[in-house]
Amino acid sequence: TQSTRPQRILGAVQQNATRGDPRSVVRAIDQYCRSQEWAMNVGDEKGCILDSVVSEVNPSTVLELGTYCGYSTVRIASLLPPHAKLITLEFNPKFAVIARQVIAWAGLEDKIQLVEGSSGDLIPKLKEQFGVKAFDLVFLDHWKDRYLPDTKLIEECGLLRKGGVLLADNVICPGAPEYLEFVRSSPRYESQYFKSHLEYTKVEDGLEKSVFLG
Ligand SMILES: O=C(CSCCNC(=O)c1cc(-c2ccc(F)cc2)cc(O)c1O)c1ccc(O)c(O)c1
Ligand SMILES: [Mg+2]
Repeated sequence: TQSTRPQRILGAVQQNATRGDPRSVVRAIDQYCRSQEWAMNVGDEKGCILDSVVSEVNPSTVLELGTYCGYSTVRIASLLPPHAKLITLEFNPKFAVIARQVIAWAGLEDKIQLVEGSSGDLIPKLKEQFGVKAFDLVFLDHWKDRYLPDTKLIEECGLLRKGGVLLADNVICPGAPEYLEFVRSSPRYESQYFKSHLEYTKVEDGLEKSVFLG
């Protein structure tokens, strides 16, 4: 029977990456998606910007919205200090089953908790269910029209610490105009745009980094 794109991405990881070596997992996915078929990973170009923000924040707790195949999940977790944790929320069970195997191949199961469900339902439960106090970094990479409502929800639930950072993918393509307008005009955020390109293409895209001022 016909395989799916996430299954083919997992195959590329299992064939080309070394078990327990997260960077080789990232490299294997990028090589596959650049040469065989495009997929909606943050990719290598925006991935370098992501790496620099993660390294600068040096977070103890990270929330990722939108796991897909786990590319950015693995990329972020590979840079975290020893006891740091990453919680990633994925709506689509078919993506989740692949991402769990990519995360396992990278050997990062201890750092990463993948939770299946919609971000709107799960965010209000993160404190009580997962003992989260507040996040140092939130990576937004799920439905683009959920960026703003979920940011407001994260604020309402007191899940973002003062000085915490929101990093949003795809603010140009596919775009998140209401979110951009909000974080750029709100006095409670200090925002900065990192111009880049849509993964594996020459189309403009970028990441928006917004520091929560409390
Ligand atoms: O993860 C999901 C499923 S939606 C995937 C989001 N990502 C995209 O749509 C996405 C799309 C494109 C892209 C596609 C076609 C183009 F022509 C150009 C660009 C690029 C990206 O980098 C992306 O991230 C989720 C949903 C609800 C939840 O509540 C939750 O927690 C998670
Ligand atoms: Mg994206």
